[in-house]
Amino acid sequence: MADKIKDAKIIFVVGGPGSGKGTQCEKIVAKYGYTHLSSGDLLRIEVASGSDRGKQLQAIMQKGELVPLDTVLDMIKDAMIAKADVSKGFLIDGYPREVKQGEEFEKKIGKPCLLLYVDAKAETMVKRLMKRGETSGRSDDNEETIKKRLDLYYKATEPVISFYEGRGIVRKVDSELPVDEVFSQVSTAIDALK
Ligand SMILES: Nc1ncnc2c1ncn2[C@@H]1O[C@H](COP(=O)(O)OP(=O)(O)O)[C@@H](O)[C@H]1O
Ligand SMILES: Nc1ncnc2c1ncn2[C@H]1C[C@H](O)[C@@H](COP(=O)(O)OP(=O)(O)O)O1
Ligand SMILES: [Mg+2]
Repeated sequence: MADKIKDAKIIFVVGGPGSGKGTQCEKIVAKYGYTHLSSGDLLRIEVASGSDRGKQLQAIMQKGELVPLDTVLDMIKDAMIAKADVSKGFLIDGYPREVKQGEEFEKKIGKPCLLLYVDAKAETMVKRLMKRGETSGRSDDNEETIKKRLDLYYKATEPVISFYEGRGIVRKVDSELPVDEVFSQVSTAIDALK
């Protein structure tokens, strides 16, 4: 089963909370037809199911912490397998959030050909998340949790970017710009893939 996805095009989409990962992924789906898998969305589906596991996940996410690696990796892998026959490529949004997650992904699934680094200032991310929180219904879009998510991003996730820079696959886009201008930078990075 996993064989089928080994040769698939895999793009990691990494950036701070509220940087605009989901926004850009939607546009990539529309233009390139890739399959968008957001680890956060997969987790929120489990939470919404009301299962015991969902309740445990909800408690972790509400605190702005990372859920256990195996849980999120299994969810992504299952979702990839389900789409393996029809997918032109996978956008893995919100994963890896720490270097270990990247290493485990490569062991169990495959190697990314590109890491899209969606970059915005902390101040911008906070402002966007507070605004998103007015309508998102997300229990982690509040001031206290946002601060924890940002701290964790700088501590655990930024090292992921340096790790893949060493491999030469990081393309940074300036997400301070308007959505369409960010997307034009995103398109340049994707068009450069073979
Ligand atoms: N380039 C941008 N300029 C202005 N607002 C943006 C931009 N990108 C995203 N946003 C807004 O910021 C918020 C967070 O974006 P989202 O894509 O959900 O980020 P993430 O998935 O990285 O948390 C959303 O409300 C979105 O509409
Ligand atoms: N790869 C991952 N590993 C561990 N926890 C994760 C995870 N992806 C998401 N989560 C959990 C912790 C995050 O604070 C929460 C929301 O994630 P998200 O939807 O990707 O947020 P955002 O798009 O605002 O950056 O879900
Ligand atoms: Mg998102």
